[in-house]
Amino acid sequence: MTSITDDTSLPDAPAPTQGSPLATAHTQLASAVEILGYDAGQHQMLATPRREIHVAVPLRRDSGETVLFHGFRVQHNISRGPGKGGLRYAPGVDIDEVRALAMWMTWKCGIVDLPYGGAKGGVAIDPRDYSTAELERVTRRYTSEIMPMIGPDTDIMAPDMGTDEQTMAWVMDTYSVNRGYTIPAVVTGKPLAVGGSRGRGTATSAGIVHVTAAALEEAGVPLTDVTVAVQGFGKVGSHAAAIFAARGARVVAVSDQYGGLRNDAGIDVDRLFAHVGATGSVVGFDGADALSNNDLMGLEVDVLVPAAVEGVLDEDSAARVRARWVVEGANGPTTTGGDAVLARNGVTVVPDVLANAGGVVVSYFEWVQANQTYWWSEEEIADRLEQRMKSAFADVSALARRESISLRDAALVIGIKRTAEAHTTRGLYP
Ligand SMILES: NC(=O)C1=CN([C@@H]2O[C@H](COP(=O)(O)OP(=O)(O)OC[C@H]3O[C@@H](n4cnc5c(N)ncnc54)[C@H](OP(=O)(O)O)[C@@H]3O)[C@@H](O)[C@H]2O)C=CC1
Ligand SMILES: O=C(O)CCC(=O)C(=O)O
Repeated sequence: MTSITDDTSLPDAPAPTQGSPLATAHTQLASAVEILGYDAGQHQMLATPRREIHVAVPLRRDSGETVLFHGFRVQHNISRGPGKGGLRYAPGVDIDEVRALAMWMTWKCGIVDLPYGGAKGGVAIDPRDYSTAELERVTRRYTSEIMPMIGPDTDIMAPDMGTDEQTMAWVMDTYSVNRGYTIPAVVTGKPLAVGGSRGRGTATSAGIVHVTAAALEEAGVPLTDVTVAVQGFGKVGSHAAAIFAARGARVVAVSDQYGGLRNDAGIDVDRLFAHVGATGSVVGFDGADALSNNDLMGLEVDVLVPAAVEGVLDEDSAARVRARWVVEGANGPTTTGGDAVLARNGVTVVPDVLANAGGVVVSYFEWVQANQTYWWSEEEIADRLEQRMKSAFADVSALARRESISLRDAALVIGIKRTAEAHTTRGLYP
C-alpha cells in the first residue's frame, strides 16, 4: 500500500511527529491553503498558535502524597473573537495534541460562523485514577495557573474528553472567586444551576445526527433505513447512539475503551445507559454480544461514528471500513493516510470540524444567554442548533460539489477563509 506522509514542511516550525494529530492538522491546513491559493506567509500565520501556556499542576493526593501534572492551554487564533474550546483530561495529553485540537476549534467555529477563535486546554492525567476531591483540586490549581489566559471575553472553556459539567463549575467558581464576583460566561457546558444552557449536554451528539441525516438525504436514504456503529460511549458517543435510536436508525454496535457490543437487531440504548451507570462500562451488557473495538471499525454498517480518540482510522483500519458514511464525532479520528484510503474506497467522510460542531454551537448559545442573563427554552435551542448544523452542512456540501473536493477540504476552506478574512480585514496584510 502506498504510504501517505503528512506535510510538516512549514518554515520555522519544528516538524510534528508523523501520524500525530498535529501532523494531521497541518496536512489538512496545507491542502486547504493550496485550494485557496494563499501564500507562505498567510499559511504560516494560519498554522501558528497566537498564545500558549504550559503550567505545572501539583496535587496533594488524598493519601498525603504529592504528584505533579503538566497542563496546557493554547489559543490557536483569536481574530474572530475570544478563543473557544474544551478542556481535556487524558494521560496522553501533550502540547502538540492541544495545538492540533485548538487549530481544529478555529476552523470549526469558522465553519458554523461563530464569533470565536479556537483554543483548547489539557492536563496529562487519567481522571479514572483520582477521587472527585482530587480532581477538584487539580481543576482549581490548573485554573489558577492559566488565569491570565482565560476570561469571558478572551478564552472560554468547555468540557472535552475526561471532563464534564462539574469540572466546568469548578473552573467557573475558581475564576469568579479570584475576580470577586460571579462570572458564568467564563465557561460553557456548566450545570444549569450555575448558568448552564439547556441542551448543551446532548448538543454535540444532536449535531452529529443532524449532519448524518443531511448527508443521507443527499443520497436519498432515510435515517430510519440505516444501521449505525458508534465507537466511544462517553458524553458524545452515548447520546449520539441514543439520538440515532430515537430517530429510528438501528444502532447495532457501540464500544468504550474496555471493549464493544454488537446486536444486529438493534441495541436497547436506554437499557445500556442503565448498565453503564451501574458498572462504568458497556462491557458485560446482557442485550448484545461482545465485540472488539477493532472489529467495530470493520462492521458492515451504513454509518460509522468514531466518537472516542484521535487517529483510530489509519491506513490499515480505514482499509477495513465497510460503512458507506463515516461521521466523525471525535476530533481527528482519521489520519491523513486513513483519509486517502477512505476516499479511494468511496466512503463519504463527514469531517469532525463540521460533524461535531453542535457542541460549540450550543456553547455559544450558553455564552450569549449568560451575557444577557436571559435563558432560552429547550425547543428554541434545539431549533437553532438544527438550523445552524443543516445550513453549515448545506454550505460545505455545495462547495464540495462545485469544486469537486472532499467534504473535509470544503469544510476547511470555509473555516480557514473566514479566519483569513478576519486577518486581512483587521489589517494584518495591508
Ligand atoms: N464533549 C464535547 O462536547 C465534544 C467532544 N468532542 C470530541 O469527541 C470525542 C469524545 O469526547 P467525549 O465524549 O466528550 O469524551 P468522554 O471522556 O466523555 O468519552 C470518551 C469515550 O471514549 C472512550 N475511549 C477512550 N479511549 C478509547 C479507545 N482507545 N477506544 C475506544 N474508546 C475509547 C471512553 O471509554 P471509557 O468510557 O471506557 O473511558 C469513553 O467512552 C473526543 O475526541 C472529543 O474531543 C468533539 C466536540 C465536542
Ligand atoms: O463547546 C465548546 O466550546 C468546545 C467543545 C470542544 O472542545 C470541541 O468542539 O472540540
